[in-house]
Amino acid sequence: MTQTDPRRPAPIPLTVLTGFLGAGKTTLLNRWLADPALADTVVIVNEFGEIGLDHLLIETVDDGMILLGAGCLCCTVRGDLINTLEDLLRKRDNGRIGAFRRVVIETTGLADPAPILHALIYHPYLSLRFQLQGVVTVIDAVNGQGTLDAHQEARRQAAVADHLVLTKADLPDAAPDALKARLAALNPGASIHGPDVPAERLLGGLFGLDGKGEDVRAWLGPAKEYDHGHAHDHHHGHHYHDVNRHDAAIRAFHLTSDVPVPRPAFEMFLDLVRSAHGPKLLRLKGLVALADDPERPVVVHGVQHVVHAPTTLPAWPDGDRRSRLVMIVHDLDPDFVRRIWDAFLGKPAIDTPDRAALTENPLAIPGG
Ligand SMILES: Nc1nc2c(ncn2[C@@H]2O[C@H](COP(=O)(O)OP(=O)(O)OP(=O)(O)O)[C@@H](O)[C@H]2O)c(=O)[nH]1
Repeated sequence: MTQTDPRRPAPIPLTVLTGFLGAGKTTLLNRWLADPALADTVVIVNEFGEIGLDHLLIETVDDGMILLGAGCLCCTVRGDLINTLEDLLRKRDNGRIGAFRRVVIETTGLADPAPILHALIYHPYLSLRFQLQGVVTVIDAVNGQGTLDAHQEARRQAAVADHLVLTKADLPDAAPDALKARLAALNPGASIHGPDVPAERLLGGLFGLDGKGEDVRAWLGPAKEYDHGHAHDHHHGHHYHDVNRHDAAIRAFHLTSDVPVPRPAFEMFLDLVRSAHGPKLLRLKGLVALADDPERPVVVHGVQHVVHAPTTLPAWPDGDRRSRLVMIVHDLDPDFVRRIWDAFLGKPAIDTPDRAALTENPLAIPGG
């Protein structure tokens, strides 16, 4: 791709970290950031949702981190991400930031990776300055099969990977063996690892199409032009529009509370949405003040029907002490979830069942 030219700086290694919502990308990234092999790395995190929480949950928040605004990578690749990468190079070249050695882009879980990879391969300037080393795709051994069935973005993320990292095999519902067989068929060229794989085994190399399926060649071939995130295939006049855009049924919203939340109410709320609406609850992330320990917020993660064991932070990460829950749902009305939240918090609203009615007969919940 790039000829060595003594007047031109060596290309900067870049890794794309992808994987469906909640698969474990940030967890892997946090582990990488503690590894000396990752020193001087700029991490670009793309969040989907009205308000982000990832920047509060990634441990090394400093100048090395750039957070794109809400909106997703595949839709903003011509805007945000390209600008961000160009801006990064400008700042580096004029010495406003240190000479970082590597860039890692964590895509949103909903991103089709093709547009960003396409830009990194074909953009006239970025392809000179960055060297796409590889795509690391994280797949969750509990939800992986269902997610591959239901979401084309997830299949594409797996198909373009150089490395597949299988997480959550430690959980009781995990089915890693069948998943591995499916992944090997979907992408015979990728190596499959566990979550504790050392960073240096995943980084390095050079992105290529060898061993990947024919459709990956078609997605990433040069005859595509991405315009506002939507690819148009000039050979066939076929518009990617529909497949490349997020399903309109996917919505992100947030719930907040200014007052600490009683622990039992919070637990019942989580249990109710999880058990009644699991597959529709693509992602839940929360930073919550519980009434019995409001100085130490809990971080809670939900991924479909799995609610992970919450962790307690020693203190609030910043001055904002509101409890915040970010949710990404599929085919579920945010107002319906908001009404349940309000009911559990004891905020009465017209036409809303009270908490007792909800918990005593959860099957009677309307809507959803
Ligand atoms: N038991 C278990 N939990 C895991 C593992 N990997 C990740 N998790 C948990 O899964 C939840 C989601 O992990 P994240 O790393 O935030 O997932 P993500 O892919 O960054 O999520 P999004 O950015 O929302 O798409 C967290 O509660 C993690 O602690 C694993 O290997 N085992």
